[in-house]
Amino acid sequence: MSILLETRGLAAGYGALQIIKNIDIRVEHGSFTVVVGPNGAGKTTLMSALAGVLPVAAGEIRLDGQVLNTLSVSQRVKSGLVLVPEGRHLFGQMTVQENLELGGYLMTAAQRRQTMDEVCALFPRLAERRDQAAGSMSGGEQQMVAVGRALMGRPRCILLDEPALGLAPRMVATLFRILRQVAQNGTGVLLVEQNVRQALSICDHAYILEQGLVVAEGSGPELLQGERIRKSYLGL
Ligand SMILES: Nc1ncnc2c1ncn2[C@@H]1O[C@H](COP(=O)(O)OP(=O)(O)OP(=O)(O)O)[C@@H](O)[C@H]1O
Repeated sequence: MSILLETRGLAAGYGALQIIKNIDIRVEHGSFTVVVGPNGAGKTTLMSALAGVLPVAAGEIRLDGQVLNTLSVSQRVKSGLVLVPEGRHLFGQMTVQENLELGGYLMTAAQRRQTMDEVCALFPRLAERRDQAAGSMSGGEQQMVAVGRALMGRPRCILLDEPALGLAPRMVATLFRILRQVAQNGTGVLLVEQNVRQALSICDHAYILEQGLVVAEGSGPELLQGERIRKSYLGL
């Protein structure tokens, strides 16, 4: 597989406070990659730097070889890198369909219809509830709208910041299965997550982030069997 998203020596933080340091991660084309780590490890900071919400203090971010460092959030979206931030940020009074359409506002009507059909095929529940106000959907369904809306822009790579927060385990499993399908369909997926067991069980590759540094990486099964994860994250 070839590299879709890559960071080299990435550092970022808030003013003089550097939170993530010297991060090297890669998301390959068609891969479902996960970053796990405890509260405060710097997961959201990493996602914010990748999406352009926070400036890069050092290092490089590349998407398909193109350096993104100086691009704004919207320029990165146009380049194909889109973030689903923590919290759902939906327009609650608008219908599911209207929320999804917002994600494809740059497309022609015909492209938007086709992409909507593809997104609805991934999320049958959204197809059934197209005309329902987004704010009246369950937490898990709203998260699916947020992911579906990001996919409406046909990104090359989708970044997700703890989308499973507050969802029941079955809903988390459904969401992760769909993300796996998204990756198989050709959109790179980078997920930051605290559901360590579930995330590592389904991903292709994972990184462990602690105190702003990548302290381990490997396939999901490798990390699940490793001492660090078993002791510190699974309590085994
Ligand atoms: N706007 C900010 N200004 C200053 N420090 C911040 C800011 N946002 C986050 N931090 C600090 O950066 C560190 C990493 O936070 P971050 O939100 O990236 O961690 P996280 O791994 O996403 O944690 P969680 O899993 O709890 O969401 C924390 O110590 C936090 O207090």
